[in-house]
Amino acid sequence: MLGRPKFVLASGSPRRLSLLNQAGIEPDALRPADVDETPKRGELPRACANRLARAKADAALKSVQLDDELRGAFILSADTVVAVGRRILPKANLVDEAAQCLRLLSGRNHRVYTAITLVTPREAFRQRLVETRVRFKRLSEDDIQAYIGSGEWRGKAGGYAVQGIAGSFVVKMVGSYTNVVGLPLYETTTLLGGEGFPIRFGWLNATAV
Ligand SMILES: Cc1cn([C@H]2C[C@H](O)[C@@H](COP(=O)(O)OP(=O)(O)OP(=O)(O)O)O2)c(=O)[nH]c1=O
Repeated sequence: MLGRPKFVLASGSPRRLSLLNQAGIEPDALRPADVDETPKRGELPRACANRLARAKADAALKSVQLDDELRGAFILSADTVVAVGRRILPKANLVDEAAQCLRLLSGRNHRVYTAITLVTPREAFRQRLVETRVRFKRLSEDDIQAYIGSGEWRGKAGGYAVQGIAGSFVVKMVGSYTNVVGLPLYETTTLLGGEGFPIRFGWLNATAV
């Protein structure tokens, strides 16, 4: 797109890319950051999400500064944390981790936090933290085992992906749905627009959705 500033998505998450595309933004480059995502001892969920989104943006900025084509780009990163009270659930990579998460989430309320960090062309850092409250139905051991078999939980914070089968576990959600999937679109487009990045939905060719 001629005339529009460059845009870098500091993420390797296909969900984040497709959410951005849904808002009419096509990144010029992807710069996934390899950061250690282990929470610090006693770290609270909001602080953890903020710290990790910032660390991903820092790493991406270093790589962009070395690239003549991308210098002065807007850079966006995000981190999603699922928590029950003060307890941060892991990003499930093992069956046991996912099963434990689901047992904990069964029949209860939890919170999903996504922190987004935007680096502007002048290298100012802007951060937003978005919270969504989610209540799951009670899950039987059979429900949990069937869900584990789907594999949809792999690599997802809290051991589930609301955009798939787990959508039917949700009794109630208060707040942004896209925040749970990994990128809150209202806050992201508002932040970008406020920093001068053109958000013009009219550019999109509407297709059946
Ligand atoms: C709760 C939930 C999380 N997720 C995903 C979003 C994120 O990809 C992932 C949380 O991990 P993150 O560490 O936030 O992101 P990531 O490592 O996948 O990608 P990157 O750091 O490169 O941006 O969980 C869903 O897709 N659906 C959900 O319902």
